[in-house]
Amino acid sequence: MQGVNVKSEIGNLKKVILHRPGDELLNLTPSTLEELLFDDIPFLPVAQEEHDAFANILRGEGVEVVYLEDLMAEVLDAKPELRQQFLDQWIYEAGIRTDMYHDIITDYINSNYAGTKDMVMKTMAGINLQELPQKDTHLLVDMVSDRCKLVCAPMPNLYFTRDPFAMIGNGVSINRMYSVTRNRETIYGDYIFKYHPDFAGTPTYYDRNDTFHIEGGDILNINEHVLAIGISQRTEPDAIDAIAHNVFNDETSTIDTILAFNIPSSRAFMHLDTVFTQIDYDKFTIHPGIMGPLTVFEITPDGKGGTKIRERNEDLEKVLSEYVGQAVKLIPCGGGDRIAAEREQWNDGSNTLCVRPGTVVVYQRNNVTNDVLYKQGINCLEMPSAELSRGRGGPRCMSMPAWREAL
Ligand SMILES: NC(=[NH2+])NCCC[C@H](N)C(=O)O
Repeated sequence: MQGVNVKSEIGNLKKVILHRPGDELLNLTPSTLEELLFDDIPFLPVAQEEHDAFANILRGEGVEVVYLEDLMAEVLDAKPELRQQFLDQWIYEAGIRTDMYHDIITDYINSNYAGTKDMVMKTMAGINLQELPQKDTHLLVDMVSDRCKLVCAPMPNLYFTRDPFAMIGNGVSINRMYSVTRNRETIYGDYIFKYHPDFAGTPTYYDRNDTFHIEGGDILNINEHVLAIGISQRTEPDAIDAIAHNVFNDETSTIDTILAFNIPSSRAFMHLDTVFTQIDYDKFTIHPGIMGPLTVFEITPDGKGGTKIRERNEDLEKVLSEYVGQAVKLIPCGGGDRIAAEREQWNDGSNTLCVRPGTVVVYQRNNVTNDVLYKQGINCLEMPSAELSRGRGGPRCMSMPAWREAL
């Protein structure tokens, strides 16, 4: 499979990119949780077991699972000249501006993490000041600084591979993230889409150096003609304008309509995929808080290289039915029970990963929502989720499909 092919949310899933959580989770501390976008500290060995169970469920369904860290290591193994360039960029983007620290960190990594994959994993995990050789520098900052501070911050959200880049049909958007903590995550995708033999040459619709924020959790492929993007806490309208322009002007793209859903800008609604996720030809799971009229902007090409925009104010059900091409059923998280809905929404009850129409991976802990899905005839593949859920993302957030078969 060369390149990417994702023209729906439900077509038979053939290939997916995951990241197995690693030592970056060990660098979460109570005082950094908020900044690192976690609500609690997962227990790493169990988080890894759960993640392996997720990968095995997908393999059992005939999906090829590839890991972000392996793709990145393959890039650097094939082109060793990129290793130092990557390290320099990573160190710079970690906020290191002095030559002295740049050199200390480079030496430390090169002598302790010579293997490419080890090095890649280390850049994800972060570096604590204590790990570095203690130099007698006579710099005041070294004498007074807190010995346990992180010199290079960890990237604990990397296991949410949905967000730093996102497939749009046969192309990709390399995103600029909303938060400081997530912005370095996109370096890996940038290298992979520039240099990995399986992905290089993929049309790119957004660049990590572009000005406005956009995250993959807001990008949903409805079908080969229609793309939905959330205007949210994480995604600015200007980024959607830019994507619309680039997608419409790419002759290889079949997308002729972009729907921008204006969703509340809050952490509970974080991304469009926390609000609704497609699970079958005619079924979506939804956040119960989104019922009622919603502002949706329909963006289409104006025929002169620009775009035209039509604003609509309608129920989600009506809008989705129209673009999906048949009556759709919205299944609220937690069924009708308010407390269950709130509890399970908190653990991403409506954030499922569709493997093929009507078959979805779900968190086992959302048993009320899962029962509702079973009653609707949906085949739920339940994965353990006690620890992974602490990062506030479900099976959709933890996966980036690279290939889906046509419906
Ligand atoms: N596509 C998603 N809903 N991703 C969830 C990401 C969760 C992550 N802790 C963040 O705040 O960024």
